Amino acid sequence: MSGVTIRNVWKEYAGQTVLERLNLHVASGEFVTIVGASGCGKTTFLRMLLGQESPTRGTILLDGQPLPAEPGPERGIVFQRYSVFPHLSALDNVTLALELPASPVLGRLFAREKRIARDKAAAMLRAVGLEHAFDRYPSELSGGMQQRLAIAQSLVSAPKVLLLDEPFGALDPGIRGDMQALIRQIWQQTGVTVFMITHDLPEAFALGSRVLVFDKPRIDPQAPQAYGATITYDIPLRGRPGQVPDALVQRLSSAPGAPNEEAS
Ligand SMILES: Nc1ncnc2c1ncn2[C@@H]1O[C@H](COP(=O)(O)OP(=O)(O)OP(=O)(O)O)[C@@H](O)[C@H]1O
Repeated sequence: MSGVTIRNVWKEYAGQTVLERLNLHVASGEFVTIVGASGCGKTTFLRMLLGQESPTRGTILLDGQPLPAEPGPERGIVFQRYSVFPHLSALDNVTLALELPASPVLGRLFAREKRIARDKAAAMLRAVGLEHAFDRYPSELSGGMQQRLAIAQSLVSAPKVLLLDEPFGALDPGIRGDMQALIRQIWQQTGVTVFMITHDLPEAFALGSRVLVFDKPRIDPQAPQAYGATITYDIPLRGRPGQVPDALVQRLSSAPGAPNEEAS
């Protein structure tokens, strides 16, 4: 079955259940946004999809096959900050994303392959609007440009799955709007399956084709670490930007570390 399948996945760290009983199928090409209170395990979920963490129990399948245990070119990730290498130019950052999987030991390719990789990287930088910044270092780029670079780096290997951990959380509202438009355009053009964490509920409902809410259905005040979060709402939006349900705003704003309910 094409897409990502999650079967009875649990994640525990030394005495703490972070996630429990996750069951989900995400078809190839969906845009899943993920919201939930701070600390409820959203990043842990993404790290399991990336292969940086493995489930304590349960199975994750990609296109019907067990997910490779290590991160690989079929999955790209963008974090809120610091996804790119500060000592490399924009072009070298994106080229390296092609070189590493192709030559994991040397981390570099020989002349012809290198030229092809640089051409691909340049095309990717143009696609994200960084055609004038090939030779600039990340410290010479604005926050929005750095995130464009991180997106180019994560997409250049044409991943099946793009994982976004609050990629626009540190950006000003105007820039954030531009980046939302960019990611939507990339999703529509490439058909990549997207999982995106956001603390901004309107952003989740504007961008997602499906919104997942992570929450703890069980809480034991005597043993707060005993139970984990799970998917408590799974809301399909069928391509139409959705209104944020009032009940969801109320539920999440009463949880500690509640996501932002203001429009961005
Ligand atoms: N490597 C780890 N070892 C032990 N505990 C961890 C580890 N990684 C995460 N945790 C714990 O798992 C819980 C969930 O963390 P996670 O970062 O996934 O939450 P989150 O929902 O992404 O939070 P936020 O919205 O604030 O980014 C936290 O209590 C955290 O301390």
